[in-house]
Amino acid sequence: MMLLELRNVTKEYPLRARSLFKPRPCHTAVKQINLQIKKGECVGLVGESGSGKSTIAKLIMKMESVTTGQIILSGHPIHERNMKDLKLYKHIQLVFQDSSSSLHPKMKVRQILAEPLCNYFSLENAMLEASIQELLMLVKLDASLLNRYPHQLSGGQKQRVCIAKALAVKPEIIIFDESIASLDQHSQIEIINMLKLIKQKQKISYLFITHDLKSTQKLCDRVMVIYQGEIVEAFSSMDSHQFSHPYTRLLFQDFEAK
Ligand SMILES: Nc1ncnc2c1ncn2[C@@H]1O[C@H](COP(=O)(O)OP(=O)(O)OP(=O)(O)O)[C@@H](O)[C@H]1O
Repeated sequence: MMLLELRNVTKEYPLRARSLFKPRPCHTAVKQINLQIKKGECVGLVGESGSGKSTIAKLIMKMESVTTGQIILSGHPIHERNMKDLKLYKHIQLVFQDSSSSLHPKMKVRQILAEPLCNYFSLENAMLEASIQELLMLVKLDASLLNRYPHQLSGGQKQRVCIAKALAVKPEIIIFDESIASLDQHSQIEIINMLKLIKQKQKISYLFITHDLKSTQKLCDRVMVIYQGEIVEAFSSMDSHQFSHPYTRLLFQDFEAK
């Protein structure tokens, strides 16, 4: 059974009506999306700005409702009423690009990591501390940072805290929405290597959303290309001969030039 499956998912956003007497116009952000993720698999979703990548992340996290189609997690449609958000977030976590807005400015790193551990697992103090230490090790952060506030961390450190916070829940899938795009190239490579190790150790699945084909190369088992709201290509090796869509060829030219 697939871990996560999007079946013919379409999202239309209603636009402001121009006239009371005409039907309300819509903007189709994503159209007939089919996407599958297996346990332990990393799928890359690559596309330009406005192509619909974040909409897909929001639909999977139930931050938006689907217009048509279904999103199925381990056989259960997630947009049904009996799928509570807390239950969904136990299985799927989202790491955003903007780490500053995802970390509470008045909470120290220790509290930030303790919060999901306490919400999802009833841990005694010693176990809580051991779990925090384990998370720090996974994301390669020094324990001395536990007493710092987010504004006292670098961009890369903040992003590692966000990843640790997502891992704390022990989810089956993490969605990374342009999570490393704002970091310098060295930090990006470090985090990608780290994510690769975590994936091997924990058999976790990733949906790695990016506008940059290069960052998918090291991490992803499969890459899907989204263009103007539609998946136009899917491949598992960077063989330019197999690319059929002009946008993928353009992406690849850019990738080779770097
Ligand atoms: N709430 C909304 N109302 C109307 N249109 C929206 C809304 N959210 C997104 N859109 C539109 O849907 C399309 C897809 O947006 P989306 O944010 O998914 O793109 P993206 O690929 O993630 O872009 P970026 O890489 O710039 O974040 C865009 O044309 C956007 O303007």
